[in-house]
Amino acid sequence: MLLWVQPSGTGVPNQLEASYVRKVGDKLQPFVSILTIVPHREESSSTPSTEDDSSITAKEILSRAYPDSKPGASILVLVNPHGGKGDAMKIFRSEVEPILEAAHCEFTVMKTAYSGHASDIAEQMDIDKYDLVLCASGDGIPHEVINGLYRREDRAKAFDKLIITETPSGSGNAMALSCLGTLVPSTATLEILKGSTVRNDLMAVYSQREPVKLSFLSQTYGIVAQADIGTEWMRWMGEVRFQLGLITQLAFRASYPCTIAVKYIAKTKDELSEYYRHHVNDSFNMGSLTDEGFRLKYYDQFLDADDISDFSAMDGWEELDSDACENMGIFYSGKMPYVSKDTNFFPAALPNDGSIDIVVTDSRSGFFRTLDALMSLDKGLHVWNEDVAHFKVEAFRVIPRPKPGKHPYISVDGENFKLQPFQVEIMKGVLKTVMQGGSYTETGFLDKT
Ligand SMILES: Nc1ncnc2c1ncn2[C@@H]1O[C@H](COP(=O)(O)OP(=O)(O)OP(=O)(O)O)[C@@H](O)[C@H]1O
Repeated sequence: MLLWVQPSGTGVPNQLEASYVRKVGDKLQPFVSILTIVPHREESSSTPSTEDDSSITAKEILSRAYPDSKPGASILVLVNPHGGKGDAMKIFRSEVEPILEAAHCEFTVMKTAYSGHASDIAEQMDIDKYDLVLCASGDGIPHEVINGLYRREDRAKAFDKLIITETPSGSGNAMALSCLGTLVPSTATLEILKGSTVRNDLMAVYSQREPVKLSFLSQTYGIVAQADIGTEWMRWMGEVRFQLGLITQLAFRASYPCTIAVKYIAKTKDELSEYYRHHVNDSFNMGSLTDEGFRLKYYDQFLDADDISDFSAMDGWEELDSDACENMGIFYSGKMPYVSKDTNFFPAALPNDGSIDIVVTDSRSGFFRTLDALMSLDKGLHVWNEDVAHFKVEAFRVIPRPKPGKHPYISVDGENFKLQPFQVEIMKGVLKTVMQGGSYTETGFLDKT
């Protein structure tokens, strides 16, 4: 795949220097070749004969090599040196940087020095200088960048200008998996340079006590949050810690009582498949973002509510069954389909349809039935299991009612969120990112509908 082409600089008019990537093992590596353009007799008048003609030919080839993006993009690279196993910088230097160089991108590399640094950088960065922010990290750094941009006075301009992407180098790389379809950093880099720019919805998460936080991936309360954040101390185990945490929770029939109300977009599984079929090929108008794009519809109602459990004044909202909420096992809401490797948790997710997907399980279903549903997470078939509820909403509120002495976790994009009632609503098409083929990685949801 071609990355760059230019006159060879040898003074020979028909020579071009081309950089391209080729697969070596399971990674992509850049190479350089000198091409000589041999004129066809009938085309000889249009074949370059001077250095200037060669430049025009090179430009023409480049525009065809980048049909959906800008060649030689200007990039701010943020590397989290602590990401994953602590080798994010090594991965960047060996797999990502050589491709950016070969593609003649202009890039500045910054290492994050503390938790929250990427937010500070995004809040203060010169947005005119860059086309793209590349997070050489896990999902934590894009989460911070998005929240840093949101803190800016000129947030609409910043989100309108900058593309936010991830080359997978952390322990959770849902953005790369869902948007670029790969966990190989070099392949992700190529997709970032060549893929289509797509506007993705974000979610605004807030409580009565804390300011708005933006989330691009998920919010979870109950078994999944416990299995993720509650097992941080078992990090040495690697990925197994999450599975072990999940199985332990299921075996003990852990339940997380709460009250939940939602503003439905698709309530039943039939409605959801119909909705998906209808919207899967929708195109999104990439018109300029304005401050209106960040307006929150349900924020004031929540902030001003005397009784947050009273939904009667909330037009079109419905409370979920109170028995099911009393026995809730998993509450998981998300925007992107793949939350981790082989975990196609939200197979009906769409990038910019203005909906949040929700999956809920009931702890009364029993260990084997829930485990059976979770065994098919890789193919996204769990959502069809009769013990699993699956629906789409525009907004929702969760009021945790923890059992005495218990302090369960809430996780937002994989990060701990203080235990408290919270509300989430969609922010349509606010995040500019890159997707392979212009849409999320295939989930197979249509195969079943
Ligand atoms: N220099 C630093 N020291 C400590 N923490 C940092 C530093 N730089 C970034 N961080 C924090 O690390 C968090 C996780 O980053 P990232 O997603 O890149 O890695 P990860 O391995 O996928 O992480 P995790 O699984 O712990 O969420 C970020 O949310 C950020 O707050």
